[in-house]
Amino acid sequence: MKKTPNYKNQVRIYGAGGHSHVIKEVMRINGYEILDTFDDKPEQVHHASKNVAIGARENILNFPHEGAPVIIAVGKNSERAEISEFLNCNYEKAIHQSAIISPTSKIGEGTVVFAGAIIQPNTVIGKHVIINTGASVDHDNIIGDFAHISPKAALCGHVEVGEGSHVGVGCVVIPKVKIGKWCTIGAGTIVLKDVPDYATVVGNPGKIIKIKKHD
Ligand SMILES: CC(=O)SCCNC(=O)CCNC(=O)[C@H](O)C(C)(C)COP(=O)(O)OP(=O)(O)OC[C@H]1O[C@@H](n2cnc3c(N)ncnc32)[C@H](O)[C@@H]1OP(=O)(O)O
Repeated sequence: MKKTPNYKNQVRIYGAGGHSHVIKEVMRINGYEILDTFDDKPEQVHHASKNVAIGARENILNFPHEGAPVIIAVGKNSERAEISEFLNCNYEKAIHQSAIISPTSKIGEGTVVFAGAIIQPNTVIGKHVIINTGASVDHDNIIGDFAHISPKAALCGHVEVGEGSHVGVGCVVIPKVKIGKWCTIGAGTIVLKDVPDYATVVGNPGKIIKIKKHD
């Protein structure tokens, strides 16, 4: 679907939890008007969210797929992936003005990069990824779609993170390590070796505690 020029600097936010408030703040700083906020799960809506409309999950035919671009503002990686399957919208990115992003890096549609994050040269970041507050993603990284690099995580050069994987707050990943898809790397983990798909790794040095497909 082609983006129409009518929606310049306008965005819609899909998700009304705490994560969506961070995204909205980035977009407002960047001069965007938030036209609508949607959520499928009223019980999870943040107390500060106002005027939240019902999402597309139970309302697929009536949902306004066409219109201003959308950011899927849901923290759970598997839910962002699922929502992107049933939405037929254009997507916007949210890049905080304090993020330092190499001009030779690439960032996919729907991805958000929060305050103080750093993305170094020749790194490729997929679609609907979260590069959270103060995360450091160094040169020649490949970050898969729907991944989440949490606050203050540090990925060295030539690191790969597979689709849907979550690298927890404050993790360290040494150079050339490959983390598979839909992995969970616990808070503060030091990753010294490659991680297979669907693994949960915790500790220093990081050890696998389970291998399980996400729900
Ligand atoms: C802005 C934001 O908020 S962004 C959000 C970022 N969020 C995060 O970084 C959270 C990351 N989550 C974690 O670290 C969690 O502890 C998880 C996901 C690893 C827990 O995974 P689970 O499979 O549920 O593990 P569970 O809680 O059952 O713990 C299993 C064992 O691992 C240990 N463990 C769990 N997490 C960690 C960790 N981060 N480091 C070391 N050990 C850990 C537990 O103590 C437990 O040990 P035991 O068997 O000796 O008692």
